[in-house]
Amino acid sequence: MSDLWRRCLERLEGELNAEDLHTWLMPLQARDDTHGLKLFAPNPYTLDTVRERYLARIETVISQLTGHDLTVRLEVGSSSPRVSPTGKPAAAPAPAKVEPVVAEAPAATFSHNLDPHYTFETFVEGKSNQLGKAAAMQVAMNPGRAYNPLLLYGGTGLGKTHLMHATGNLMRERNPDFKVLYLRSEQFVGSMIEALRTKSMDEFKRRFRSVDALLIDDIQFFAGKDTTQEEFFHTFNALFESKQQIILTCDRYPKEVDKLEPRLKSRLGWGLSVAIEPPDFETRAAILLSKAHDKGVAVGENVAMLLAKRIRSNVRDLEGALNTLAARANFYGKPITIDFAEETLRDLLATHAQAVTVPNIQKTVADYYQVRLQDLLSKRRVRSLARPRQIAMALSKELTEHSLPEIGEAFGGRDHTTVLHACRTIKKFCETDTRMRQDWEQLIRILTG
Ligand SMILES: Nc1ncnc2c1ncn2[C@@H]1O[C@H](COP(=O)(O)OP(=O)(O)OP(=O)(O)O)[C@@H](O)[C@H]1O
Repeated sequence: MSDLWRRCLERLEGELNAEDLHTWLMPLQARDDTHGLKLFAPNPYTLDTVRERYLARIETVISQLTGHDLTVRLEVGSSSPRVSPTGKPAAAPAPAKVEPVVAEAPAATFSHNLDPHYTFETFVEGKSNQLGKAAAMQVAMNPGRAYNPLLLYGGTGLGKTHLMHATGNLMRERNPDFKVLYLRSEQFVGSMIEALRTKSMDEFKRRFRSVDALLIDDIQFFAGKDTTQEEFFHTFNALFESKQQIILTCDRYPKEVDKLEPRLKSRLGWGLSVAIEPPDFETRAAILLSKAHDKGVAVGENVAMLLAKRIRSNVRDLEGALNTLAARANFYGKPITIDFAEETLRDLLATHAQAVTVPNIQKTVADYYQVRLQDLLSKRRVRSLARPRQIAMALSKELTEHSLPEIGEAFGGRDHTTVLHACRTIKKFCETDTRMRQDWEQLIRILTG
């Protein structure tokens, strides 16, 4: 094995989880060359993933280990280093100048991969995620029996992964022998490709079917990957039939994911699918306060409310803002006051505010419903225009600081009572009509994402 690569792997072992290391880095073969290190990936998919996710880190580690800025090059293939003693390519087989590494993927070991910080205790409940949390707890109490599969779906950064880990953690807390396997779907795909390459599909199947609960995150990633879907379908059936729990997340309702096989979509509907919606203002503020408390950061309610009001996109962004504030406050030794927060996050808050102007809302809604902007702002009352217009008005009230008369003015000089009526109508609709609620949430995501 290239000594350099071995030392690099040893270093990365301490940073990456075992699953990632085994899936992406162990299958690489390495060869030192005159310019640095050459890594050979078994297939283009592994190559892309390594390049995207790990290359920068590998380069840093290699520079630290050697004290030079060495280039790390990636290629698909294997390191059969037919090099002559001069280092030039040789026509005939010759002794390798640098011994190649042939890192066969080791037999996969069982690893829970659960993040111990993601628990139900650290999950803040609100209207947007109440149902998801209740279902997840039910599943943790009665794995394989309450809802199988449990599918949590919704936009990015809304807590699906958190809930999934919380479920796994609670299962393990109630029964430490319970085998819970958590994987992102790319890891499932990567493991499968690796198993195909090393002709160890039996081991792959055994591994996934021997768990008590299989948790797979972001299954929209399976779209268009037919072999993966086929394999996942069989894994699903095997687990389902023997009442092993399956928990999945998806960034949208799976029926809406293109290029997902119909039979798989139908299986996903056998259990319970729950939407995780973007949290409302109060929940956002409560999440912030809870995160601040967990991190030991002193943040007052007024600051939490400022961030919750201005950052609506998702919880991850909210948490990112809190982390920035905490780091700056720590660096300058200052308390986190409203002024400090406004000043520190000026650019970030401006970015979030930028998208949300009334003209932007009008254009986004017109595009979404495929109506012309001038028709949306006109006096025409046909239903195909009236409803989108009301939504655009209600969104303007929800997402901007403008008053009702100002919004009325921006919609072709309408009275403020018309805007008020629109807000009430849309609110009522959202409570009773799933389609309308989905449109509403989707538009908020587009505008604030
Ligand atoms: N209700 C909540 N209470 C506490 N923390 C939350 C809540 N919702 C989200 N978070 C936090 O927000 C961050 C992002 O959540 P998570 O990774 O679970 O999102 P996700 O929905 O899985 O997104 P993606 O689809 O992009 O993977 C995490 O740190 C999580 O702890």
